[in-house]
Amino acid sequence: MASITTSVSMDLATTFLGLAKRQSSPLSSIHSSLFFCKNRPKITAQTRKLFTTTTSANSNNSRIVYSSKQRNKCFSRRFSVSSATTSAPETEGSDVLTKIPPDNRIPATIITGFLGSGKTTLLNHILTADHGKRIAVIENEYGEVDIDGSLVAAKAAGAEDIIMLNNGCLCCTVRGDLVRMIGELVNRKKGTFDHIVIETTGLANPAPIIQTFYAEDQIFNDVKLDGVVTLVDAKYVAFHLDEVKPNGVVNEAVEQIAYADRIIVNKTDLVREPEVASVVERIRSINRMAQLKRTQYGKVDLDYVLGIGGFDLERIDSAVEADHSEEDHAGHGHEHVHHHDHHHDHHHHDHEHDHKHEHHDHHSHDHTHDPGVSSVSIVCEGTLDLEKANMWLGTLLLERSEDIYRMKGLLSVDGMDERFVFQGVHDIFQGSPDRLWGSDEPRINKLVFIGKNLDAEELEKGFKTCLLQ
Ligand SMILES: Nc1nc2c(ncn2[C@@H]2O[C@H](COP(=O)(O)OP(=O)(O)OP(=O)(O)O)[C@@H](O)[C@H]2O)c(=O)[nH]1
Repeated sequence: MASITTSVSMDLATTFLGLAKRQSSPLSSIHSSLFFCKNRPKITAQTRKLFTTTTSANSNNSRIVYSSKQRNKCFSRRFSVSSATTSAPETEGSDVLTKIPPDNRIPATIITGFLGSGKTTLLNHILTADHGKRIAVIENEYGEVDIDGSLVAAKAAGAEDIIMLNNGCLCCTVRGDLVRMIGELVNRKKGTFDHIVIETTGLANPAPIIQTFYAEDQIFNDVKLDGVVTLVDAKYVAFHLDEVKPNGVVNEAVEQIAYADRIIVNKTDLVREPEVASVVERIRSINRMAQLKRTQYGKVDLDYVLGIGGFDLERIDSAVEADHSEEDHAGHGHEHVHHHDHHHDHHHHDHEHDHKHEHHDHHSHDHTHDPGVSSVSIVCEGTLDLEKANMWLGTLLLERSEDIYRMKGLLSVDGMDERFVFQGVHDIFQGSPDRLWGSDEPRINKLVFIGKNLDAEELEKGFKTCLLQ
């Protein structure tokens, strides 16, 4: 039995490293600068869009109406009914669109999605595409070690305006940091970028992040939330949606889908069509309003993710609320697909939205992440014995791949002049040689594991046995 395990493990690990050698990482082939792109197009005011319905919303759907001068008034409206016709001033016989001052605030896009769903891949696609926008990036990594920072194209290209938030999750501990960073971007660099893209951690509940854009004067006056883009891993999303959470703990995968303006069902190459169809149906049972596209490696038209034109908080609140109430009613883990009628059952009663306001605030301050999910970082100097590392990783993944949601690392491998970069999502890996180690650069290994019931000591001990003595 032991020998079978060993050989399978070796195969697995060899596949991993073999893959790494055969195909260079898409990330490593990206060279262009993310922050400044040429041919900047004129940014047109988005105000008009505040008065149009999205393609998936019906004509009764309410919109948030605001302008920078109306900030307080409009903020208080976010949980009340404000349909285009009733909320706009002096509607009779006039073109209401001309009455609203242009909204010149900087648009911000939140990219979210469960661990490993392809957020960084999409980000790199955005940053390297020819859209003419100059984009500032705020990247939030769950864990103490900055791996994504090493992977994002711009960093490699020497751009300096990727801001890392590594000391916690945006939706919990570092919301203040987000506010401060956006403030700094706006104050110090205004005019040097046209769009902000924020990549959340894979475990973020987007609700409080979204709320920040409305609740913080400092942000609201200068920055508008353009939209929430949620990446969905076609292969694993069902698994995460089904996860039973302890009482009071949100299922982030559900939340991320519920809060999306745009959903990207990514990694369709890893599943067959009927599975994709079932994933789409499942997503639709949570959020029937977001536009949805299927793709691979985050390849979507940039118009689909940038310039969405406003975030409809009221719509999203309803989607989540409907989902929660259904769970409460039906119990967790009970397989069911209901089609919530999100289009029609909300936004028509002020008192209902007041209630949602309470729910939302409470939710954002008191929620906890699933206590069983944690992040383990390993940082240590040394050089890996390739064979031992293969064996260790192979065995680990054979035994624990279901629990290990994400794994990322920068390794120093014996006989390799380059840094070896790898990523894993459950049992799927990707790795490749990265840039050369500097001549006097310390060869430091960095690994982050995110998953369930991780034993930090055991992982570290296992990893260290792979180092050359
Ligand atoms: N097969 C396949 N792999 C993909 C696709 N999109 C992304 N990947 C790979 O999946 C892995 C994870 O992608 P990332 O973009 O880092 O995912 P992420 O959501 O940023 O991950 P976290 O930051 O850990 O939450 C990488 O190895 C990607 O190259 C896809 O469409 N198909």
